[in-house]
Amino acid sequence: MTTKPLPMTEELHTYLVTHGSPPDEIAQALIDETVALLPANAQMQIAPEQAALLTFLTRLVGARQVVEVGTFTGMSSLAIARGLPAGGRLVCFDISEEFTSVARRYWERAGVTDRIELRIGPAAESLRALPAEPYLDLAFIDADKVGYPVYWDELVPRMRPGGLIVVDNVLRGGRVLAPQNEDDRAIAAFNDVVRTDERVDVVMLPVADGLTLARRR
Ligand SMILES: C[S@@+](CC[C@H](N)C(=O)[O-])C[C@H]1O[C@@H](n2cnc3c(N)ncnc32)[C@H](O)[C@@H]1O
Repeated sequence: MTTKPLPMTEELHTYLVTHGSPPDEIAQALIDETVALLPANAQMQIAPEQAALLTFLTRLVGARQVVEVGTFTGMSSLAIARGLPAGGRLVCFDISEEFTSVARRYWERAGVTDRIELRIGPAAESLRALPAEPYLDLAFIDADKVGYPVYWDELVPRMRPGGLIVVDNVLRGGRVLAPQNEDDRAIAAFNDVVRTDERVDVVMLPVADGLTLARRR
């Protein structure tokens, strides 16, 4: 039995991306433009295999109502929107007009603008303004790390039974074992809370910087 994930070399990463669903021309242009325009922040963008997984999960759960917390230049929202059926709706939350102006251009280019609504402002307030009933099929959390517990508390009651919350950066480059800063400590504490939350079934995957999948019971 293999008990450990393989060490991820650059070559093996390229292999797994190209043998999954690699970025198409539009997603690759978004990756390239993000690096060129925002070199200091480009590492915030989700990895290509995470984008493929988000499209896959969106289709798998038959998602029609989705929320994203943390949009940046639009890689994850593009992936989710592409998995939505006609009439599906993705509401995105971010605080940055600058970052999300890039996202808007790529949504337009991919023909998914009509499925997406972007709300600019602190996500905690925006989430509180959502309908209180359990109507969400999918949620993706990928914003400021200290905010994760609040986003979790606002989202879990709004997920329909069988709905899925996907959370990024839950391994913090391995530093959850020995937190070195406020964000590491926030995620380590958040992971402990999620693990004991009886409202969800949880699996943590070593994809990119770590992804938690939580299914509402
Ligand atoms: C890791 S990036 C998101 C990456 C994005 N999911 C992607 O695929 O490219 C985090 C984003 O969260 C946003 N953010 C930070 N604090 C926030 C807050 N309090 N409310 C909403 N968004 C916030 C940042 O502006 C940034 O765009």
